[in-house]
Amino acid sequence: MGEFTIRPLTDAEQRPAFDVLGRALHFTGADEAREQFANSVTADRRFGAFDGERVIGTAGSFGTELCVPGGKMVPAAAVDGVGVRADHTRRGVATALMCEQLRDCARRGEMLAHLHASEAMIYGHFGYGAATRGLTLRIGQSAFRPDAPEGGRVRILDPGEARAELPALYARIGPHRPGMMTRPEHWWITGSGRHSFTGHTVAVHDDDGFVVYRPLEPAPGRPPHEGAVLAVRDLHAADVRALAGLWRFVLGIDLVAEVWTRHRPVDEPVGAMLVDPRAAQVSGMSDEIWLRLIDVAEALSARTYGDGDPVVVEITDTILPGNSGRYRISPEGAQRTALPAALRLTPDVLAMLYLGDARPSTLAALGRIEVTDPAALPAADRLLSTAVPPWCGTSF
Ligand SMILES: CC(=O)SCCNC(=O)CCNC(=O)[C@H](O)C(C)(C)COP(=O)(O)OP(=O)(O)OC[C@H]1O[C@@H](n2cnc3c(N)ncnc32)[C@H](O)[C@@H]1OP(=O)(O)O
Repeated sequence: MGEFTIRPLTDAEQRPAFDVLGRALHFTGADEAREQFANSVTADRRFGAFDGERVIGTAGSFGTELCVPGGKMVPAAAVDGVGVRADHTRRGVATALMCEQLRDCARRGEMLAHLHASEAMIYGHFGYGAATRGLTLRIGQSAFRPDAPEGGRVRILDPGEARAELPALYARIGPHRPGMMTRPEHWWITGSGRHSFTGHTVAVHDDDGFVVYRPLEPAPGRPPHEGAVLAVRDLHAADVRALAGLWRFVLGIDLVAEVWTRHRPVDEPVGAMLVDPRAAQVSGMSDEIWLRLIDVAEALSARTYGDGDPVVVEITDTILPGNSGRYRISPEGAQRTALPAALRLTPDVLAMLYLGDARPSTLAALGRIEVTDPAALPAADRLLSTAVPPWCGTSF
């Protein structure tokens, strides 16, 4: 590890830290756009790495609650804005920042941390695992099937109305999948939500769903109304009727050739509502949120489990060593145990299993889990599986 120190940023150090972050993310922009970028970083608990007095790296987080299997909301840290100056990378700066941040979250009593990763090679080093996935869809022209739900009334809000109505609407829709999170007030004011209201159109369905979208830049030389492509950035619905109503609205807007969207749940049903299901092309599937269990004992006992014989798993956590140990998981819950382990895993693998995205037998076959009792694998598959695939659906 090089010569640097890690500590919380003072107010005066926020600006140089944002500059480090902006450069690390190759942000280009005029001063005004740079200011907007700085304000869009939601983190309110920001650490800096310092070479002397100079900021060379930064990482932040904000407090939220995450839905775990069974529906309980648990305290979690949403990690945001990690960046290291290019002349200081691969010297352990991010490692020191992320480890200090994890210890800080543990002191705050947070059970989980989660983030959106710029690259998939980074966060496994700190015990994060890809825990939800999302589809990228391109949806072209097709009528809706006659048996698809009709949906209700959709109305477009102006930015002021959107700011006033959406936070309560999102809260009312509520978390209905493992991985969904609460959006704190400042997410809507200064975070990704703010961008949603400027340059985007916001439409609500009755009082049970909303969509945020904007047109993409037209191809060079083409007028915007010819073959317009809309990008759906945020879409939440309380039930399938509201979901159908919102898709009917967006896909029915005049002059729109295609609708693009990323990070939809892996069981997004829009294609099944169309006369031509292939009009909804899955053009990609990627990791959505990366999860880290900060308090393994609390997190394992917060979620529910399926049927299956009890299984003892052993965790080895070098960054938060208090998590290391054996845990007995059964349909009734999970507790620490002195019984021998059937499966041994690292925190990143535990994170991939925790919300129900990956199956223990799949990861064991790939060599990611050490198996001392093969009979435990089918039981672990049943215990850890969830009725619906996990999904977060919030960018930060
Ligand atoms: C939640 C978010 O904010 S996502 C945004 C993340 N930020 C970015 O992508 C901005 C551009 N990148 C950066 O600023 C930096 O390269 C960071 C933050 C990704 C990594 O910072 P570094 O200080 O170089 O990381 P550090 O030296 O601690 O590396 C830790 C380990 O991760 C590996 N690693 C780090 N970044 C990468 C990467 N991009 N690709 C592959 N491996 C990586 C290192 O090789 C090292 O592995 P080792 O322990 O086996 O030696």
